[in-house]
Amino acid sequence: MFEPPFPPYDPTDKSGFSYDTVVKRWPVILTSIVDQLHRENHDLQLYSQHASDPEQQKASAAEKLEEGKAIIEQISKVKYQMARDHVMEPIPQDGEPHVELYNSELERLAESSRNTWFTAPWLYAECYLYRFLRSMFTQTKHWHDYDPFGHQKLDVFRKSGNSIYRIATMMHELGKEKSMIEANPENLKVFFQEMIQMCLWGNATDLSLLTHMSLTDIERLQTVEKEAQTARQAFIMRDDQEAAWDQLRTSVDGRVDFVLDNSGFELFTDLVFADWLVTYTPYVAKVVFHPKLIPWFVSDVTPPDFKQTITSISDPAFLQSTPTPEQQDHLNELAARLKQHVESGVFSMSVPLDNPLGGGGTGKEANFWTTPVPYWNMATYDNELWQDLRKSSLVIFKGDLNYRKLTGDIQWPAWTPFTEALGPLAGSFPLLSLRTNKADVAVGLDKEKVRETEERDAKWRVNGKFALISFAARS
Ligand SMILES: O=P(O)(O)OC[C@H]1O[C@](O)(CO)[C@@H](O)[C@@H]1O
Repeated sequence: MFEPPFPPYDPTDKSGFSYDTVVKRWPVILTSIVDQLHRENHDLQLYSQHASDPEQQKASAAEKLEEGKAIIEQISKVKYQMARDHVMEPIPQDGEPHVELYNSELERLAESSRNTWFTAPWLYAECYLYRFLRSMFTQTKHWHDYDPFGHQKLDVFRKSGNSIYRIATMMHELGKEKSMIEANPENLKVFFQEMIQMCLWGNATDLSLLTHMSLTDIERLQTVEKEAQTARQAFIMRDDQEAAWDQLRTSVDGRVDFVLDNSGFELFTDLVFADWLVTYTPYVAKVVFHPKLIPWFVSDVTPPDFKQTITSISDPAFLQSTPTPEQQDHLNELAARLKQHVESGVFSMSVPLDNPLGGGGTGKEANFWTTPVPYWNMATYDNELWQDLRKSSLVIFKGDLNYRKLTGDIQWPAWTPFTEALGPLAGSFPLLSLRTNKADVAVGLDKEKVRETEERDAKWRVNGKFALISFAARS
């Protein structure tokens, strides 16, 4: 196992972002699940009392209601224990993966008295939290397939209409220039960089950070116009787009992998980028998307989300905005193309499209992503996945959590080379990480640039306004 030379971030440092998370953000996230469950329970209560419905269904609703109440109690207990820095309990044997892995790490942390909410490494504790939540649902009869963040994900996606229509129109306009774009690799490179920008800033719409967003907030974050993008260039701390492009150009009919992050708008931008890669470049013939099998960090893509995204954009009534007839045509055109890519297998997921939450005994290809394991140990923990990714022409890691796992969420000096922070994963496959900064860890930067940025905005590591585009080649 790789041992980094510095410790991981944890909330014992009260000035760090992880302390803030445990104190403020996790309680908000837990409360939002409880509120959602109360709403569901209210409906179940009404239903179970409705005289004209079949007795058997009413009994089932009453049973579900009781289970719902029990989950609320368990979540409230976690919230209570978290606030008081209690020991984190072992995850029960719930029949889903990684129980041993999480629990043995808890035991190891106990040896150094770091098995409480405020002392455990932040990366471990946060992964544990979502796995522990999953365990509460998976052990029930009626809530097994329930995603407690499902409503939130859909709601924010619905509000992303204006940006989605703009991107659809952009893709339509691009279609008119297809032969001109294809004629010159320099043109392709420019568009590759544009796509990266769109995909990068799509990562700003993250529900685990922005739990209560207005329509205006969402639209501001999702702006795709040239001007907004140019303004954001100044906030890119490291920019390896050229190197990624040079790498991609060495493949013919290759495969690109997206290790996905958030559902909704961000996933839409990933799909658009993937569509561009297979439609416009000779380098990519296939794209594989890697989802999570359980509800994860609020808004991460699960297989049901992936399916739902494709169907939602094909449904003119879904998005909360009023497009012009042309805009609707452009989106229909794009949605049909994405659907076609999925049907023909040009786009696929690493697990079957209708994989249920939790995997239902299948989907082992996605299991690794919901462990707390830093990616430098991928070859040891999931050799099959590692071998599979080695076949890829480019693996794109989306978002902040993937970046934290790539670098182990370690307190590296920010000028540590990216490849050094990747540990033994470096060189395994060509890897591009696109991340808007929402956690303290940052590497691969120039010392002077770090000093300047620190002066410009002391919160550059965590406020989501800055971004890192980092590339590591295959060795
Ligand atoms: O969706 P992303 O970009 O992976 O971000 C996940 C977020 O959750 C966190 O892990 C904190 O809860 C942050 O690192 C980040 O803000």
